[in-house]
Amino acid sequence: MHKLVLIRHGQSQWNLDNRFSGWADVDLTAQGIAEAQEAGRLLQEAGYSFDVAHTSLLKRAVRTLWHVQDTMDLMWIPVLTDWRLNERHYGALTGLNKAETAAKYGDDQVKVWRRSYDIPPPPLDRATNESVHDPRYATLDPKDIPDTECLKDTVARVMTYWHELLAPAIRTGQRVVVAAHGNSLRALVKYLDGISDDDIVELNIPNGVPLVYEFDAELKPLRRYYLGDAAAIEAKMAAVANQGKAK
Ligand SMILES: O=C(O)[C@@H](CO)OP(=O)(O)O
Repeated sequence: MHKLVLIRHGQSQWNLDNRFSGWADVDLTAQGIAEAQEAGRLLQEAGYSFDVAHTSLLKRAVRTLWHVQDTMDLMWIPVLTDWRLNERHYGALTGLNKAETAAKYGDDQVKVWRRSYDIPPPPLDRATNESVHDPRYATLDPKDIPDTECLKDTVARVMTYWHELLAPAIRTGQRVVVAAHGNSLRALVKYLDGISDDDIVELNIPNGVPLVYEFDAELKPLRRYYLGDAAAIEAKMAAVANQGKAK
């Protein structure tokens, strides 16, 4: 049986400040580092090991992976970084406080921007989109650098990564770990589990908790489950859902 482990990064500074992050390159908090280390500890305790790791170009995911690798004594395995695993681009909402945005536009509108499948947040002006000049995206065709993204856009790019790199590696028996983001992982989970456009709205991924997939030989998911305390994980998922409410 094939397995895949997905981990959303630990708490970032803008998760703590309740700000939309998207492609902004914010770092982990002390709690985020502790969550990443705990994810590594849980994986090791459950007997996991990895042959290869994949992460985004954003330091909150990269650093989460580093702590997982360090805790598991796996600093030596190959790591691939790719923009296609980045967080969904939050457009003109990037940097805004989520509760303040909900107070201004309403909880329902913010939920549409955060969780709908095909409605993107308002776009950044191209002229103010710093990613266009960021050296980490220099190899991209400028038309592939988004000014905003809905989940559907994120699914499209994550799927190319799944088909080109993740699925072939898993099929050949490699043990793969992916450290990424709330919405790039929602995109992957939507695809793997065949979740409908309506139902994906209610899916929230907790920070720093290993999510294990078990697949058959055709990479059809047989089971998915989080490692760790079920009540604590439920509470974390509810906290993510509530970040977009005016309070
Ligand atoms: O701000 C973001 O980029 C994401 C993940 O932290 O937030 P949300 O859960 O609101 O989609």
